[in-house]
Amino acid sequence: MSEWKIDSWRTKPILQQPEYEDKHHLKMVEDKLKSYPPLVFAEETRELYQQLGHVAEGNGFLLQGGDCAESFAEFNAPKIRDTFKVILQMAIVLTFAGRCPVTKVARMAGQYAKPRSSNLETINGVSLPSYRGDIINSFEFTEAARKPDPDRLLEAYHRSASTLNLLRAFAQGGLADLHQVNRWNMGFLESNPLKDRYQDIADRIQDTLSFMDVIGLNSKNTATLHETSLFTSHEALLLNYEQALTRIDTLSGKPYNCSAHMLWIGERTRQLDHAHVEFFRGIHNPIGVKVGPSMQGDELIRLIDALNPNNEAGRLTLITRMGADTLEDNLPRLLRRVKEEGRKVVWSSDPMHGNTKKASSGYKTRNFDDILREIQQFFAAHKAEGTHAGGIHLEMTGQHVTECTGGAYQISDDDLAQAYKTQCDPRLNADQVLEMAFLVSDYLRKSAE
Ligand SMILES: O=C[C@H](O)[C@H](O)COP(=O)(O)O
Ligand SMILES: C=C(OP(=O)(O)O)C(=O)O
Ligand SMILES: [Mn+2]
Repeated sequence: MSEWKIDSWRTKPILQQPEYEDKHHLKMVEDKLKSYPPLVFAEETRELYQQLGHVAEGNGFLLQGGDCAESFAEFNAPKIRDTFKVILQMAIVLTFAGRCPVTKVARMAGQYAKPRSSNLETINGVSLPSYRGDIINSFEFTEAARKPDPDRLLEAYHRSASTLNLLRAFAQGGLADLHQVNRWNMGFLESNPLKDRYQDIADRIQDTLSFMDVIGLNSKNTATLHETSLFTSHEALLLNYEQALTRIDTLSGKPYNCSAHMLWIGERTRQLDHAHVEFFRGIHNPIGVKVGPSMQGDELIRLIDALNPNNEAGRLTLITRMGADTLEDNLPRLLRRVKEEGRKVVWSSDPMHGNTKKASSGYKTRNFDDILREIQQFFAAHKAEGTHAGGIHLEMTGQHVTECTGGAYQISDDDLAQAYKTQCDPRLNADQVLEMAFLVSDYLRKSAE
């Protein structure tokens, strides 16, 4: 294999990239980004690496989630807080009811670039370049808005920095204190049919904390009760942005991508001889790769070996997105092969991207039951093959959106118009996430039996 350099990806074929008109402007932006401070530190990514290493060995569960595409328009504190809270709530349910340590990774603070199935979007006979995420162009359906603008790379950097700043404050400044578990009940929970079940867990945690307090273990002397670790992640689609934020860590002397703790390669850009695999093989963060139903066993082993040549647990998460109808035909054969070849990976389920449909009302949607069915089959396949169902990867939000159908409130195709806010894929709303958490915690507990 040829020598890796920070820009060796530029010699390879690359898909899903914007075509900027003004290359000189783009170069100036890249140079500016190179001079900016990193967003995360290498040491933090090593902590995540270690946690994922435990997950790969069967001891723990990865919860990864957030928007399909973060948006500049919806960039505000309540939105960040509510997504943070919903991730925390889900983690509490999984930890407590599933009896399993949970590693939390948000699709936040940088999830701005989108691969698309079509280069063009057509509305009422007018065709324009597709929206590719706020780091590239704007959602508005006009020719000017859809033009890729290099300055958006800088804008995305600054918004990622502010988001991360608030997430760090929430995680360490007391909002995540377990004693607050009752206060994480957001308004919407009042009418949620699962409120009592969540309340029961919250009460049992409070009881445990009171007991611990009596014996001298409290948030003043036990940091894990007061703070939490929340890591960030995004699809590293725009390699010029990712290159500019990749730095040599002074402790280890190795390159780390400091735009997020964990980065993943999407289903559309994971070709072995292409630019994304080339770039990823040289960075030392924990990384993920999406694995869809067309993946073949030999191809997967070659991909694993390119990305994790030393077979280190925690380095590589395979995020399977098979679709509930085809999972049974495709996942077991891959689990078997990877196990036979002794490769150490975290297996995580993305039950969203293989279950996207067009609703009768015209919206792009996903049904709660399909999502759940994929998760259920994911657990069943792992049980049958003797491998560890290591995580889930969800598109979700803390807001009251109506983007996915079904769930306890039985959102129908006709209800989607009420609050359909996503700029790309449909997300589970806060109620649907909580419901999902209880159902998944049952599978998790059973998978350990
Ligand atoms: O988030 C993933 C992809 O960007 C998204 O599913 C693509 O959607 P499209 O098929 O509407 O382009
Ligand atoms: C683009 C995404 O998924 P995939 O690459 O699996 O289609 C995504 O996670 O938003
Ligand atoms: Mn998506």
